[in-house]
Amino acid sequence: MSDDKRVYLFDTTLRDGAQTQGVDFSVGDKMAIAQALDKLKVDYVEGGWPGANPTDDAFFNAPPELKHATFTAFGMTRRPGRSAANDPGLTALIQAKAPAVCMVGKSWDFQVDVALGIPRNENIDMIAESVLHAKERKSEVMLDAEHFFDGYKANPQYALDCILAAYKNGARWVVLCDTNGGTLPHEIERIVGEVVNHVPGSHLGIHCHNDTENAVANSLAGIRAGIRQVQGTLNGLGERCGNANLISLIPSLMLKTDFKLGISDADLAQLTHISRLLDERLNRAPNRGAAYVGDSAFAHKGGLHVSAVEKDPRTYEHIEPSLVGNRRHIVVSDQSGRANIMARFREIGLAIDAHDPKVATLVEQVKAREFDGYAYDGAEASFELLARRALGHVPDFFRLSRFRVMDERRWNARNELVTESEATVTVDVHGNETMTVATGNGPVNALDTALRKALVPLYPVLDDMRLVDFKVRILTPQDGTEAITRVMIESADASGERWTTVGVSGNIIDASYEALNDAITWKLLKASSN
Ligand SMILES: CC(=O)SCCNC(=O)CCNC(=O)[C@H](O)C(C)(C)COP(=O)(O)OP(=O)(O)OC[C@H]1O[C@@H](n2cnc3c(N)ncnc32)[C@H](O)[C@@H]1OP(=O)(O)O
Ligand SMILES: CC(=O)C(=O)O
Repeated sequence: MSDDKRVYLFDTTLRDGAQTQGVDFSVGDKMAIAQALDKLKVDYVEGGWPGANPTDDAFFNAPPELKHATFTAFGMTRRPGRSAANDPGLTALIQAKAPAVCMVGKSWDFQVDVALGIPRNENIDMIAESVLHAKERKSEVMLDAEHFFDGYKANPQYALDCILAAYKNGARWVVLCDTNGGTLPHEIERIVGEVVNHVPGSHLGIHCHNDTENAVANSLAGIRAGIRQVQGTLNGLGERCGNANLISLIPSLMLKTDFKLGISDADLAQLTHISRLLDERLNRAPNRGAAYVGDSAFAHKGGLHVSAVEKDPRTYEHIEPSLVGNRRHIVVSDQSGRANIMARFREIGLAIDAHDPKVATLVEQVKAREFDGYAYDGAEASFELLARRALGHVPDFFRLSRFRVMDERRWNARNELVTESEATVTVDVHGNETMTVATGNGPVNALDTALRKALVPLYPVLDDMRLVDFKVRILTPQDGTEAITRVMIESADASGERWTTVGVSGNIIDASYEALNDAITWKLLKASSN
C-alpha cells in the first residue's frame, strides 16, 4: 500500500459523542463501544476526558484492552498563568492510563480575546509548553486546534502560528477543527491546500461539526487536500448537530476513493451491526434513512424502481448492501406494481407465475386497502397473510364469533383512581366454541389476554408470543372522535423473531383486534409450516 494514501481514523464517540444532548454513557456503555470500535479496526479511540467527571475517571482507571486502536485521553492545554508541570488538569491528562493524549487549544484570535481573555502570545505559549510537556511523557500527542477554520479566515497568520507551536514541539497530529461547523467544503479544500505548505498533510487531522450538514463532505474535502487523519463519531453523535459520521465516511472512503484505511472488507461488513449496537446502547430507534446502514438505505418502493432492481440491483443501488452488512428490502404499498409483489413472493417463498391473474388482483387489492388506510410498508406479516389468502393458502386456525370489551374508571374506597378493562371473547376452533374472560390495564391488553386464554390450550406455540410495540395513528383527524384509526402491532417470540401486522377501523378496539388476529394467525402459520 502506498503510505501517502493511508488515512487514519480517530473515533471521538466517547468524548465529543458524549457531548450530545440526551446522551449519557455509563462505564459499561463506554467499554462496549470501545471494544466494537477496536473490532472495526479504527486507529484511535478517544475515551473521554479524565478528571472531568466520575464516569470518565472510572473508565480511565480500568481502561479497555484494545488490540488494534490506540486508546487516547482528551483534555486541554495548561491554563493561563500556570506552568505546564503545575497544572492539575494537564497532570490528570498525562497520568491517564492511555498511551496517547489529545489536547484542545484555541487557534482563533477572537476566542483568545473573548473566551480566554489573555494576550494572544500567551495562548501560543500554552500550546507549545503543554505539547512539549506531554511529548516528554506520552508516546503520542495531538492538538485539536479549536475553531481553526474560523480562525484562519479571520487571521491566517495567527491560526498558523498556533498549529506550528504544536507541530514544532512534537505533536504527532495537529487536528484542524471546524468547531462551529459553519465552513463549507470548498473553503475547507482551499484552506487545507494552503496549510499543507506549512505542516505536512501526514501530520494533519480534521474534526468537523455538522451544523451545515456538511461534516462528512468537509472531511472528504480535507482528505482530498492532503489531510491524513480524520475524526468523527458513530452515527454522527456530537455537540449540537453532531460530528462527521464515521458510519458514512468509512464506506465512502473505502468504496469510492483510492484512500486506504486500516479496515478490511470483512470489517466493513460489521458496519450496520455497529451502528445499531450504538442505538441499542442509547435506547434509540435506528434512523431508517441513515446512509449505508439504515433500513431504508436499500429499500425499494416505487414500482419502476422495483421492476428494474429485479433485473439488476445496480439500477437503483449505489453499492451492494452486504458490503456494509445491510440488506435489500422490497416494499409493498400503493406505489407498487407487479414487480414489487413478485419480489415479496420470492422472499416469502411463494411460487407463482407473474402473469397469473391473481397477481394483478392482489396489486389492485393492496392499492385499494392502502387507500382505506392499511399500510403494508412496515406490516410485512399482514401483507404475507393477504397474499397467501389471495392464493388460498391460509388455514382457518380459529374464527372469532364475538368479543365484548368493558372499560371502568372509578375511585376505590381509599379514594384512588382505578382504571380496568374486561374482555369476553368467544372463538370457534374447528366447530368448537370457547368463551373466555380476562381483565387488563386497558382494553387491548384485556382482549389480547382473553384471546390467548382461549387459544393457548389448543395452540401451545402461542405461549411465548408477546406484543412488543403498539402504534396508533388517526387517519382522518378532521372526523374528530369518529375518525378512522390504524393500529400497527409488533410481536415477538422467544426465538427472537419479530413481525408487524396492521388493522384499520373506525373503532380503535376493532382495529387492534384485526392487527392482533393477523399477528396470531401469522405465528400459527409459521409454526404449521415448520
Ligand atoms: C470544542 C470542544 O468540544 S472541547 C471539549 C469540551 N468538552 C467539555 O467541556 C466537557 C468536559 N468539561 C468539563 O467537565 C469542565 O468544563 C472542566 C472540568 C473541563 C472544566 O471545568 P471548570 O474548571 O469548572 O471550567 P469551566 O468549564 O466553567 O470553564 C472552562 C475554563 O477553561 C478555560 N479554557 C477553555 N479552553 C481552554 C484551553 N484550550 N486551554 C486552557 N484553558 C481553556 C476557559 O477560559 C475557562 O476558564 P475560566 O473558568 O477561567 O473562565
Ligand atoms: C475539539 C473539538 O471537539 C472541536 O473543536 O470541535
